Amino acid sequence: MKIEDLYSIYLEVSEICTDSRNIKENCLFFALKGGNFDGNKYAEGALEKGAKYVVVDDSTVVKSDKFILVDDALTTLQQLAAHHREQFDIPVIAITGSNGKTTTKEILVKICETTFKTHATKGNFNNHIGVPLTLLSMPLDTEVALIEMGDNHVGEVAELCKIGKPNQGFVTNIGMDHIEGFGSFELNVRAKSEVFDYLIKHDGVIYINSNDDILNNMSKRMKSPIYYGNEYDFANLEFVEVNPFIVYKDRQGDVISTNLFGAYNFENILTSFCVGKNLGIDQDKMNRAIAAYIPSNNRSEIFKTENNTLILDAYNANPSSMEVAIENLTKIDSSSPKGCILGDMFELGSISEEEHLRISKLAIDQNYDHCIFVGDRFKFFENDQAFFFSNKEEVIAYLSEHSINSELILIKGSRSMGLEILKNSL
Ligand SMILES: CC(=O)N[C@H]1[C@@H](OP(=O)(O)OP(=O)(O)OC[C@H]2O[C@@H](n3ccc(=O)[nH]c3=O)[C@H](O)[C@@H]2O)O[C@H](CO)[C@@H](O)[C@@H]1O[C@H](C)C(=O)N[C@@H](C)C(=O)N[C@H](CCC(=O)N[C@@H](CCC[C@@H](N)C(=O)O)C(=O)O)C(=O)O
Ligand SMILES: Nc1ncnc2c1ncn2[C@@H]1O[C@H](COP(=O)(O)OP(=O)(O)OP(=O)(O)O)[C@@H](O)[C@H]1O
Ligand SMILES: C[C@@H](N)C(=O)N[C@H](C)C(=O)O
Repeated sequence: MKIEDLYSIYLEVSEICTDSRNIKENCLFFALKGGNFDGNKYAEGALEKGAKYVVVDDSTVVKSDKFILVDDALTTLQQLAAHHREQFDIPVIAITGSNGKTTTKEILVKICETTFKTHATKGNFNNHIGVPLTLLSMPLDTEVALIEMGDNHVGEVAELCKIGKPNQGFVTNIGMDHIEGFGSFELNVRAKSEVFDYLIKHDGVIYINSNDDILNNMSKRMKSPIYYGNEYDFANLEFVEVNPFIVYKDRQGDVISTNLFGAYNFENILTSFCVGKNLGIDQDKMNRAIAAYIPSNNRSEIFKTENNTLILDAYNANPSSMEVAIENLTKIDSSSPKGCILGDMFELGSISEEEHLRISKLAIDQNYDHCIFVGDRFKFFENDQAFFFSNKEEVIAYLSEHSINSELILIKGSRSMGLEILKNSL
């Protein structure tokens, strides 16, 4: 079937579904293959549960004209998403980078919603499946689209750009994330620049954080990027303090207190403000939106328990985000003693050992009252200057016998470590 014909069907259905256990009446089901199951096996069940059509790539499951047989269901999902995207003549903003994509996107959603009908990536749906699903859930009356693009190997952002066809975009920063997949930091830099390659080729708008040397350097090959940060600051915001939440001042002299914890989040505010301003959004509306934004989902969250104040930053971790999180904890002017519980950082490949050693030394050097490491990667460098545990269960057992009280505690580790559970023991 031609994509144009499939698109006519798409316009008739309620939405796209990929899970037969969660079928919406009148939806279009795509049979995807995963690590455990082959979605083709569930296509018939999807129809029985109310799907209008099913897109499959296994001819043996086809039973009626409700089955649309294609060569590859995932590729078809991506092509359909690209076709839907082509129907819009609106700002479609690509958001990529090592750290802070989701946070910047969430702030930007709040800013854009003050003025435009805004559609954005839900949660972290930022990969070869998530980007198409994001696009295909974009209503036809959308005025601004914010599309998060994540990557862990070279070429991925280029592929996502082919699907999302952004006409604006930025890289939040480039750090030491996912080095296992990229191969090296330099290849991560190359991977992130793919969004710039796309935007340069298509005369798109590029936002550059001039505080970031790598991005600044990359911008030399761009015709007229919009700079923010130190130089030629289009955002024109002044950092006032972070204690523990960020306070900034705008060009009118208004001082804005936010709920954003961590100095690194000022970069995310700057980026969002710059984009919002270029979209023509009123400055006061942007300030109000930023002030009202409260981070959640284990990202820079402040969580008070009966006994302690937690900096719950347990969504993910890599050496770059660990470093700024530790730096931030140290800088906070707090009357309570401080502690940190740091979990293993995943997907670091050849730099894994040296970076776990470096981060462990960095944390120990801060002389916090408690320094606890979780996971075998950190435990490999065990010494008597801190506590080292193989897993979170061991930490929970330890905390049940040695309670920590009245401390300000940073909790951070990779997603698979699931360290947020420790909040129940603190
Ligand atoms: C294919 C799929 O949807 N997978 C989801 C599934 O995982 P699994 O591999 O186990 O699939 P299954 O084998 O279970 O099932 C295959 C399909 O069959 C369907 N099915 C199964 C049983 C049944 O009874 N009926 C059925 O219809 C089923 O629905 C499948 O369609 O389940 C997991 C748990 O819910 C999901 O996590 C998994 O989703 C995959 C991972 C996915 O890619 N989802 C996207 C929507 C997405 O964007 N997910 C993001 C994660 C993004 C991310 O990690 N980004 C990285 C950078 C990008 C790296 C990229 N190269 C990559 O590898 O992803 C980042 O650092 O930001 C999210 O969920 O947050
Ligand atoms: N500008 C930044 N610089 C460095 N680290 C940051 C920055 N912004 C956020 N972080 C760190 O990254 C963590 C994850 O934030 P966020 O989810 O916004 O990033 P992300 O790039 O979307 O990650 P993912 O793609 O894995 O979702 C935060 O909890 C914080 O520790
Ligand atoms: C969960 C995924 N988006 C991610 O950030 N992975 C890294 C490896 C992590 O969990 O730290």
